[in-house]
Amino acid sequence: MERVCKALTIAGSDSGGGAGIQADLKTFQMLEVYGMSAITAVTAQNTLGVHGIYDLPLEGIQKQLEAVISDIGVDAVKTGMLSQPAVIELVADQVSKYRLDKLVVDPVMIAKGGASLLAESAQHALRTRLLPLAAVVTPNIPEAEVITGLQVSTLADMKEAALRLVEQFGAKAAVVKGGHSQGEPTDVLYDGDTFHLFTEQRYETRHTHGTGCTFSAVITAELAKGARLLEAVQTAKRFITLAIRNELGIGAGHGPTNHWAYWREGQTRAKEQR
Ligand SMILES: Nc1ncnc2c1ncn2[C@@H]1O[C@H](COP(=O)(O)OP(=O)(O)OP(=O)(O)O)[C@@H](O)[C@H]1O
Ligand SMILES: Cc1ncc(COP(=O)(O)O)c(N)n1
Repeated sequence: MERVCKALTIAGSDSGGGAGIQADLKTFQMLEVYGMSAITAVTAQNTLGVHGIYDLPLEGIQKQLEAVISDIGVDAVKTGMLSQPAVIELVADQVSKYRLDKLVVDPVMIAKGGASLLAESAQHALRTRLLPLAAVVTPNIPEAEVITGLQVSTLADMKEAALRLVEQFGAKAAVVKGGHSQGEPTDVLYDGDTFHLFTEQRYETRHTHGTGCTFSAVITAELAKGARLLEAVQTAKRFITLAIRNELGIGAGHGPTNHWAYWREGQTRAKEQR
C-alpha cells in the first residue's frame, strides 16, 4: 500500500469555495495529500463578499482537533481564519500538546472585500502564542505590517519584516507575500539564515480570492510529503501563479483561483514525454 501523507487545516469555511477550508482541501487533494479540517467559523460568503460569520463553540473546535489527531494523525498542519483570541489559545495548546512541528501559520486578518476575519483583540495571542510555534508564517503585506508594526512598501521593507517575524516573534521562517505590492509580485522567504526571492509576472485579474490560503496550503501539503521549506515555497509559487493565470471566471466579484491548473500542467507534461 502506498504511504499516505496527511495534512490538517484549521480555518474558516468559505461557502463560495474559493478560500478557507475549501481552498485548502482542494489544494491538498491536487497535490495528492489526504486533507482533514477543523472548522473554526462558518462564513456565508461568495465572490462579492462575506455576508455572515458564525463562530463555532470552542468545544466543537477542540473535539474536531482531538478526533483527527488521535486517530488519523497529521504530518503537517496549517492555520487560516482563527477569528477569536480563545481559538488561538486552543490551537496553540493543541499544537504544543501533540508536538505538531510542521505548523504553517497563515495569519488571515481581513478578507478581500474588507470583512474582518480576526478580532483585533486576537492579535496579541497571534504574536505571542502562535508565531513561536510556527515552522513558517505567511503574511501578506498588510498582515506583516500589523504584526511587526513596520510600514512595508519596498522589497527592503519586506525583507526587514520577514527578518523580524523570525528574530523578534520566534517563527522559524517567514514568507512575506507580495500580492499587495505594485508591479511584479515578489514573495520574500527568510529561513532564519538566508533570504530567497520568488518573482513571477503579475496577472491583471479580479479572480484572486483565496490566493493566500491556496499558497499556504501548498506549503503545508509539500511539508507533509517531506519537502524542504525552500522547495515547498517554490512549488507554492508555481501552483498559485498557474491558479491565477488560468482563471475560471466564476462569480460577479473577486472569483476563486483555479485549483486544478497546476495538476493539469503536470498531466500535459507527462503526456508530452510519453
Ligand atoms: N495578480 C497576481 N498575479 C500573480 N501573482 C499574484 C497576484 N496576486 C497575488 N499573487 C501571488 O499570490 C500569492 C498570494 O499573495 P497575496 O499577497 O495575494 O496573499 P493574500 O493577500 O494573503 O491572499 P488572500 O487574502 O486573497 O487569500 C503570492 O505568491 C503572490 O505573489
Ligand atoms: C473563511 C475565509 N478564510 C480566508 C479568507 C481570506 O481570503 P481573501 O483575502 O481572498 O478573501 C476568506 N475570505 N475566508
